[in-house]
Amino acid sequence: EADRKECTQVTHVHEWDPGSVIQAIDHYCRNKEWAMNVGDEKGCILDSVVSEVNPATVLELGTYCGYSTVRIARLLPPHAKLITLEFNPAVAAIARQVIAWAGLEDKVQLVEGASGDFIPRIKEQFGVKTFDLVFLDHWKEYYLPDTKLMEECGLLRKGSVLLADNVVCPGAPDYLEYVRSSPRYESRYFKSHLEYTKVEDGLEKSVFLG
Ligand SMILES: CCNc1ncnc2c1ncn2[C@@H]1O[C@H](/C=C/CNC(=O)c2cc(-c3ccc(F)cc3)cc(O)c2O)[C@@H](O)[C@H]1O
Ligand SMILES: [Mg+2]
Repeated sequence: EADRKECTQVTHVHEWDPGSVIQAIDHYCRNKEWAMNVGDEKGCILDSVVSEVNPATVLELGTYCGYSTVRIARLLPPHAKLITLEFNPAVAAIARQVIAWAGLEDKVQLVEGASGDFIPRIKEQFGVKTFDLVFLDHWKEYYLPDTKLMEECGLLRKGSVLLADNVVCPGAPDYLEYVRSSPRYESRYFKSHLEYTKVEDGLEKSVFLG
C-alpha cells in the first residue's frame, strides 16, 4: 500500500531538472497566483502511488500545464511510457515547454485531443495494450464516462490502478459512488488538501479487479 511517509524533496535549482521545475511551479502557485496543479501535498501521495505501482504504461487525463506529468514521469523506470491527453492547444503548448525543461520528453507523449475521442484509438495508434496506472485530473464530470470507456476498450487489466484527483473538491460524486460500490474495484481514499490551501480534498486510488 502506498504509505503516506513525509515526502521531502531537496532539489538544486541551478539546473532545470524535474525537481526544480516542480519546486518553481509550487513556489509560484503558493505565493503569486493559485493554479489547479495537483500541488506538493497531494503530489507526495501521487509520488508514493507511482513508486508503488512502478508502471510501464501510464495514462494521464488532463495535462494542464504538465506539473503532474513531470511528477509522474520523473519516477518512471527506463523505457516506461506516459501518454497524457490535453484538448486545449494553448495549455498543451505550455505543458510541452514544462516537460522539455524537466528533460522528460522521451518518457512523455502529449496528445492534443479529447479523451472521449482518443481513448478508443489508443490501442492501435500507440501500441499500448493496457495501462498499469491512470491519473484522472481532467473535467470532473468526465471521470466516470471515461473510466467506463477505458473498461469497454479493454485498456484496464487485473491490477490496473486508477488514481483520481479532486474527489472531494471540486468533487466527482458519480465517479466515487461507482468505484466504491462496484465489485470490480478495490477503492481507497487518501485524505489531503486542495492544492496550496487548507481546504479538504483527496485522491481516490481504485484497483481494477478484472
Ligand atoms: C472533455 C473531457 N476530456 C478531456 N480531454 C482532454 N483534456 C481535457 C478534457 N477535459 C478537460 N481537459 C483539460 O484538462 C484540464 C482540466 C482540468 C480540470 N480540473 C479542475 O477543474 C480542477 C479544479 C480545481 C478547483 C478546486 C477548487 C476551486 F475553487 C477551483 C478549482 C482543482 C483541481 O485540482 C482541478 O483539477 C484543462 O487543461 C483542460 O483543457
Ligand atoms: Mg486536479
